[in-house]
Amino acid sequence: MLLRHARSLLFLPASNRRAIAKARTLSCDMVMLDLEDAVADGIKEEARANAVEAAAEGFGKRLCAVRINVEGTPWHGPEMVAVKKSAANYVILPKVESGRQVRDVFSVCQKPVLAMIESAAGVLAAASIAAEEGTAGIFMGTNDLRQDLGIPPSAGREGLSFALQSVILSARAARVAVFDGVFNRLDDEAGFEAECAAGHALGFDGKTLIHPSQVPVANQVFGPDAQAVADARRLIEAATGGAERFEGRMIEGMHVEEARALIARAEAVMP
Ligand SMILES: CC(C)(COP(=O)(O)OP(=O)(O)OC[C@H]1O[C@@H](n2cnc3c(N)ncnc32)[C@H](O)[C@@H]1OP(=O)(O)O)[C@@H](O)C(=O)NCCC(=O)NCCSC(=O)C[C@H](O)C(=O)O
Ligand SMILES: [Mg+2]
Repeated sequence: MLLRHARSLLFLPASNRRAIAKARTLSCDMVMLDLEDAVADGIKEEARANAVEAAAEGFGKRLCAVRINVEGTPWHGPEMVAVKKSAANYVILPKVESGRQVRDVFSVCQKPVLAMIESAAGVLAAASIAAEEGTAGIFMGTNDLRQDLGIPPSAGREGLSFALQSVILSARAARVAVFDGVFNRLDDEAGFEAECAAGHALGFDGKTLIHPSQVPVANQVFGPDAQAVADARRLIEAATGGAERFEGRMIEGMHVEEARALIARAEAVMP
């Protein structure tokens, strides 16, 4: 699967073997083995070994990524070496604030980097981070970003909207994939669905997740539904080139391109 087709990207602590086993039964598009904030300091080495073992065993057709700790921590160097040797498809670098950080990790890991933007400085540097040769995609780290911006935990996402849009703009200008942040309230299904829909409408390719129950909703919201695919097929069939009327609206060549991209996405995510 191409990265930009991924709808549901599930984080789990690499220290949690039950969650690793569970991920192999889920319809998520990417499994992300976390070595950073979800893993306590005392078990980082054990989690690293688990992540390497889990990546080697694989996750079927799901993509696999490992999130490492930031530079300046004792785990950063050994984790880069482990990820380089591992079967993971991507390395996730948290708290990125410069293109140089991506360059350093890419040169050691030799894996495409998914850069997390989690601070005001990261948002302001997003264009150069996204344009780095090693950057394959951008993730929003909305928990850390909210804290860095001084937005209270109880507030909605209004205060984040400029940052979200500006990071999407940076990612699109660099032609890399971009994914929305996690939703923490595990029992708020309606809130989660609304946040997925809002993220989709902003232009995110998919959503990062923290629990199995979030996977089907993300797949539904970010995956084209059967109606959209049928519309796209009819549009392609009807188009003859140039501006014309199609089912009461104007279409041109770009609408045909868009319809083809939607069908490609639908085919990529078909079970
Ligand atoms: C949030 C959790 C700690 C909740 O755990 P718990 O209440 O124990 O979950 P359940 O009992 O509901 O679990 C039911 C079964 O599902 C499995 N499970 C749970 N979570 C996952 C998962 N993420 N992936 C795969 N499987 C999962 C359990 O093992 C149970 O299975 P079984 O026993 O076989 O029935 C927990 O969900 C969790 O740890 N989530 C992930 C946390 C994480 O990875 N955090 C880091 C990423 S968040 C982030 O990046 C923030 C960002 O940096 C920012 O700044 O915004
Ligand atoms: Mg974070």
